[in-house]
Amino acid sequence: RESGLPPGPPTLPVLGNTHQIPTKFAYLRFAEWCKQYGGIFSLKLTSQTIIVISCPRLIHDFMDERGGSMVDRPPSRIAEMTTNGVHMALARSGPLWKSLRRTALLLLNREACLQHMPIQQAEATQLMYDLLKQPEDFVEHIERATASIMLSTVFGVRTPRYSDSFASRFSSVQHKWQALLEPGVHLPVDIFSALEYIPERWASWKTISRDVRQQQRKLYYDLMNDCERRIGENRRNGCFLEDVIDQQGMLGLTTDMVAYLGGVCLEGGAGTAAISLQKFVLCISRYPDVQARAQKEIDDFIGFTRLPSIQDIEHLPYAQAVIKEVHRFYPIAPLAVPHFTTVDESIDGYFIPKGSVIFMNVYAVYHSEDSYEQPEVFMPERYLGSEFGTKPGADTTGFRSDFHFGNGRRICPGIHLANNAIIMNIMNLLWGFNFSIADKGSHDSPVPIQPEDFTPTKTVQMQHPAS
Ligand code: HEM
Repeated sequence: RESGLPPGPPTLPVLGNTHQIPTKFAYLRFAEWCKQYGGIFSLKLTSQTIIVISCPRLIHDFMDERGGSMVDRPPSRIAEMTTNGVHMALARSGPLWKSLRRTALLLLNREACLQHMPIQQAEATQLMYDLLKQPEDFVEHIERATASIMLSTVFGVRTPRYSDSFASRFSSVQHKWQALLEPGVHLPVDIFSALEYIPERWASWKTISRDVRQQQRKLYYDLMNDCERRIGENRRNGCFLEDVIDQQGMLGLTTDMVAYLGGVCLEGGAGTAAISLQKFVLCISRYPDVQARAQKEIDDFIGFTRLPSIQDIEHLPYAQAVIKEVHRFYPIAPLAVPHFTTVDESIDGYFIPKGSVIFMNVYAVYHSEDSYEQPEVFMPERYLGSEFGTKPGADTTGFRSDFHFGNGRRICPGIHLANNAIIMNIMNLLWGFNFSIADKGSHDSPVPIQPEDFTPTKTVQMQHPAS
């Protein structure tokens, strides 16, 4: 490790810390190192410098305030080859990313997202119906609902059944795509560029990349062409891509960029919202007192004669606190998405060289004992007396309640759409169902929740109060 870098675990020659970084649940190891080395530490992956930050003050100073030098993504040869570099979430900074980002922000703002509420409401209602009919398949029902919300708001196509063509094609290619991007699974071509020249028979990532590329492009183009056809036939339904296509020339987007912008929104929104809802179910199944209190609040305010609507959430402080606590307890992207420095920087007396990969450890921020009372307990009440849920006297400099959406100029542009989907469905589920642990545990001795033990189909059952 070069002098001047933030501290970190001792390195080995050549390897650096490579051998110490687990390929699964790396955020847990990073959280341990954060306790040992502080809110900012460094790692070496051979010659690559990695900086991990889990102090909100430093996250704010470094990632939000110096947005320009922190806006890039690390180079990814695999992403480049698979998507032609037009995948907005993985794209390097530059004119192409700027055009995509401008478009996403323009068309996914708070007001624009409210226009999509009727479809969100319809999907949330179908989710309740599906759960009532087949509660044992709740994982799939939630995945269908969020995939359908994203497919209809982005491309204007509903998927009323899980096996529907677009939903199942998306699910199939998305699993392969995520596996392809998993760190440590394939040869580190971004660190040792010579590895790229290894013949395909010894480099399976090349075959998988070609396969994903072909399926992904076909899917996103089919969805875009479908939308264009509807526009041509005067059968608009107000989806996001119609607006993108209308403004394509003005926004300077190529056809590839339009198709992939839709696809990236689908990728960004479908899985993340589904996991949030599944984790909500897991949490309230294991904390029945929380469930009862949230249900009472909803019953008192909404009653039994109508369904919840998005506006109700303002009057439901405890439900709001439950949603914040689900994000805190189980952040979906515990290390967010890495950024990449474009110039030499310094912070808190440390030197951060140009070309460093920067991770924000959302998990460590949200589970810090310095900031939270009993961080390993699911306790929505913490948000009732404190904006960020932090304990009395905690230093809240730089704190936010939405670290799970990333930061700086790369912060998730789908925040409003995602929040609407999560709020709407959580209100409905609390209004309509009771959730409980199915196979083990009791109210007196709740099953301890580990971040890695999420096996919902086996542990949760649900029941409609009226049944
Ligand atoms: C609970 C739901 C969601 C979570 C937790 C989430 C989280 C994130 C995170 C952590 C990032 C990286 C931010 C950074 O680099 O600092 C991100 C980026 C992104 N998200 Fe989301 N997201 C969610 C839903 C959505 C939805 C609904 C959409 C689309 C409508 C979306 C579209 C995107 C896009 C396009 C990017 C790339 C932004 C860029 O690189 O400039 N996300 N999201």
